[in-house]
Amino acid sequence: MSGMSPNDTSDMGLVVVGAAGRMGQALIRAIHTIPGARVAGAVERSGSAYLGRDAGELAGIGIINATIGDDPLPAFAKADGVLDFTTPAATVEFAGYAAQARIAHVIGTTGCSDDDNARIAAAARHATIVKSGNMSLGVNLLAVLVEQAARALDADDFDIEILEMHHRHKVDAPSGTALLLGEAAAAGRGIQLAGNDVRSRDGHTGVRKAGSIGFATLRGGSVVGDHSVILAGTGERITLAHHAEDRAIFARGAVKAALWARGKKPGLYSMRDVLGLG
Ligand SMILES: NC(=O)C1=CN([C@@H]2O[C@H](COP(=O)(O)OP(=O)(O)OC[C@H]3O[C@@H](n4cnc5c(N)ncnc54)[C@H](OP(=O)(O)O)[C@@H]3O)[C@@H](O)[C@H]2O)C=CC1
Ligand SMILES: O=C(O)C1=N[C@H](C(=O)O)C[C@H](O)C1
Repeated sequence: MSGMSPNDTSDMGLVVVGAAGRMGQALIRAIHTIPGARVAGAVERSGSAYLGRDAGELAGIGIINATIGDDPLPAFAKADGVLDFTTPAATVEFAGYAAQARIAHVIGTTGCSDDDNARIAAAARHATIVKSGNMSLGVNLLAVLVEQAARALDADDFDIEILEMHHRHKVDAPSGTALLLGEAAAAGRGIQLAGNDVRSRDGHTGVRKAGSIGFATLRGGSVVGDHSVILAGTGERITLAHHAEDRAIFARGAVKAALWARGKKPGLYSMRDVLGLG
């Protein structure tokens, strides 16, 4: 157990799971530069080619004496929180371990199924979990603006379409951010996203259903993350957009979320809670 308390003023010890990944390395760099946080462990999956490597050296900041291991349990037992940008299956497993260790769990992993999300919600009965499809300040502010715009513009007059582009390595679609923005648009319209979403179009689709929220996905190159929400009316179009240029924005947001979560009562929180965006 970490023995943390709301009054604990020592640096927060954070385990990075998936430490060799694109986000894992960005997280190691971010923790290194943010006061109040320290790397308490680095974990990769069994069989990873990175086991035994120093996580700081791999992330380009030199040796930090954090050897990448494949056993999360002893790492979690010595930590105050875990930063998790891995895969849905791994995240569900880590949620159980973090709940057992009673440490904060910051989840950036996208592509979780309804069943995965239910398991994560169950773990949040014992652990403080912050989960968001996008940890950046810019996207979470964009979500607030999208909700306002969707509320202000009538569904009979303005159609909402969400366009995203990511690098060629991304495995899930639509992106977690696109879905987060879709949820914001649906909230503004006073509807559920599920049942009103159109995830793809191909062939003879028929005319657009009024009030639906459409998604379009592009993949290619090294694009960190581009999202546009288009509100298309007759004779005019509003585009609200965010362009991520560096994964550091997500990593800084994740560390901020962990520091915020320290000492908070168990529950499932979002980045909007962390950022005070309502
Ligand atoms: N919410 C947000 O702000 C953001 C979310 N993301 C999301 O984060 C996730 C990761 O993205 P990215 O870093 O680009 O992906 P990567 O594939 O680069 O990194 C994921 C890492 O997790 C490792 N991993 C997989 N399974 C396990 C396991 N059981 N235990 C430990 N490590 C494991 C992978 O290892 P291996 O390759 O060997 O399988 C890999 O090193 C995605 O879901 C992405 O959408 C990304 C950016 C921002
Ligand atoms: O996989 C990525 O890279 C990203 N994933 C997140 C998403 O699915 O929205 C966040 C960001 O756009 C980068």
